Amino acid sequence: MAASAKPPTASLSWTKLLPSSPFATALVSFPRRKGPGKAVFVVAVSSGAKPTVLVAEKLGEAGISLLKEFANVDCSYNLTQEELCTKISLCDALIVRSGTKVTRDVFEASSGRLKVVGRAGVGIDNVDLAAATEHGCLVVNAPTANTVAAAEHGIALMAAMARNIAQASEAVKAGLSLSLSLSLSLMKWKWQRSKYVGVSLVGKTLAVMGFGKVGSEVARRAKGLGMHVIAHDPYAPADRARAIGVELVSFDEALATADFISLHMPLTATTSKVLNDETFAKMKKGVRIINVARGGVIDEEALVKALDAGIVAQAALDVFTVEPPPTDSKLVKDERVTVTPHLGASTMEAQEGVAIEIAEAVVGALRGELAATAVNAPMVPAEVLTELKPYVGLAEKLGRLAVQLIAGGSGVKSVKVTYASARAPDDLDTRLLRAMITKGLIEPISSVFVNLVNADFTAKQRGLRISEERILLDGSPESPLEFIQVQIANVESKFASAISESGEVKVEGKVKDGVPHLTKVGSFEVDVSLEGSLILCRQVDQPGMIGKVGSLLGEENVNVSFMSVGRIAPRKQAVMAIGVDEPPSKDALKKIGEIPAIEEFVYLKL
Ligand SMILES: NC(=O)C1=CN([C@@H]2O[C@H](COP(=O)(O)OP(=O)(O)OC[C@H]3O[C@@H](n4cnc5c(N)ncnc54)[C@H](O)[C@@H]3O)[C@@H](O)[C@H]2O)C=CC1
Ligand SMILES: O=C(O)C(=O)COP(=O)(O)O
Repeated sequence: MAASAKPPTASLSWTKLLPSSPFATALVSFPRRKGPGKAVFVVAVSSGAKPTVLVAEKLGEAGISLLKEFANVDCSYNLTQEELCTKISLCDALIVRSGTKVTRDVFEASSGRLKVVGRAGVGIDNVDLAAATEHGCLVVNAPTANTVAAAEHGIALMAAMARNIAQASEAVKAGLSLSLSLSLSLMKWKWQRSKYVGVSLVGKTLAVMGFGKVGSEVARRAKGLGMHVIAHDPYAPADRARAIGVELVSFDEALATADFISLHMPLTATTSKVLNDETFAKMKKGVRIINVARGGVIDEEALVKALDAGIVAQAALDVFTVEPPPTDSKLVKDERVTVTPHLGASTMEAQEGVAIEIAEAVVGALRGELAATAVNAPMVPAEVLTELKPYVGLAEKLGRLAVQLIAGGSGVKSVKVTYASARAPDDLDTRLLRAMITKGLIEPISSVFVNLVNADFTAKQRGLRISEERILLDGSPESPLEFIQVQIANVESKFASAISESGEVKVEGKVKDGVPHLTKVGSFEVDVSLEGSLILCRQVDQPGMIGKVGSLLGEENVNVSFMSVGRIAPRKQAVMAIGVDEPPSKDALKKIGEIPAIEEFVYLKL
């Protein structure tokens, strides 16, 4: 974190992958900061202006301090939805726990400024991920720091429920206060030793539903208590379960055999109300339920019925469909139900860990790194990213060039990208390149910001089909790519020479000495570095053309950075590609067009 507050020693922009914001004036890339799992990305940061992070729920001090090194931190708790929507338009990042609903309205109200939502915990069911993705907003979570706390809470609830700890404690305390208020010793009425006889855990079967991080820690601890542990998780590898002596079973088998059922799956469309009238009916009579996952995985009305029917003997719940639950909640009132107010992650240690984990992820994202805990964007490891960096620039520029070559009204629908590489296909991650080509294709013709988070969504929304193809080259796979080709089918071009023999607008480029170059336009070979802007001219190949165009641009004070001519055959047609540092005036472009041998030309912004 040391360098975070200082203006970064940045190399100049090679791209931007997160949306711009009002404070963004320069684009910079940063060197890799941390070990595996952290990737160097790029984000817009101005020299001087600090981003603003809204912390909407209580976060550990260590996390706040980390955030303050890099950003202005606004800790505003208990905001109403309206207040959150009002504040968010002034914030670049938002940090929440489970108590804040980050709805579509929040993303809309941010008007594109919000770049990252940090969930200081695991469950992201309170964040509208689809809306975040559509708005190009990265969502990160802190998936590991509270695992043990949640598992310990699950075990604590199970033991407390089995031995009626909460109920007995409440009764003894009630006896005490009644005695005090009546000045009588009523303690013996509340010293109900026989009422609170519990059940033992040893030898009982515990079904862990959801054998992920928390579930497997619960299983490990339950085995230590002498329980027989089974688990149900359609996606968990059997060998991981076997390694801790847990048998993976079907959902129905878990229900039918368990004495205790502990829920540890995320709340999703498939897990919503997974315990319901029908599934309670399949359980062993007298089963005990523990829920430290999400309230929504249980149909709470069905649980009340199952308690009344004697199917469920007891339940211990940390989470509820609505939090806090309504005051008339039958479930909460039921003596057989032990409740805690969503305390699973609430240990000093876990909160400290979660706060640091999320602060690092949010700062990292704001600085341009993509955190390992990104929930709605592909994770590209740092090594891959470093290697792909020049190709990322090439990809975006080829997309920009291709779309600018299209004649107005053509409508881009189908784009084919070809990657030529000596690398085996599974050794070349093209998600980043595809996202950047999409960015290049869309940004010049719309007001939408495209980044790694929303590229695929934006393409789909615009009906843009991007297909990818690999050409496997012979030779040493030293560099990841030999060339990238972008072809747009079924369009007309404002520069006819950009149409290939097969009828598509085609541009091709490669990276030379770390710099992206355009190497082909239509069927013409060229070689021009993709910096500044570009003029493409088709002319009759004859002596003096380079000089004519060059001196014309010189007279207009336009600096030529690169020039290259590709021709079909001597004295036939040729395409001249001219890189220019400054945009030429309309007049200069008109004069180029008036040179008699020039048949067509186009000016393209990179
Ligand atoms: N009460 C609290 O304060 C806390 C609650 N949690 C909640 O605990 C849950 C689990 O967290 P982690 O273990 O960290 O997540 P995880 O992602 O490591 O594990 C979830 C597991 O559920 C499995 N799963 C998904 N669908 C399933 C289904 N239909 N049936 C059975 N298993 C299914 C997944 O394959 C995965 O193995 C989350 O909902 C999280 O929000 C986590 C921490 C604290
Ligand atoms: O991490 C989770 O999924 C939790 O449920 C913890 O929630 P909290 O951060 O304590 O509101």
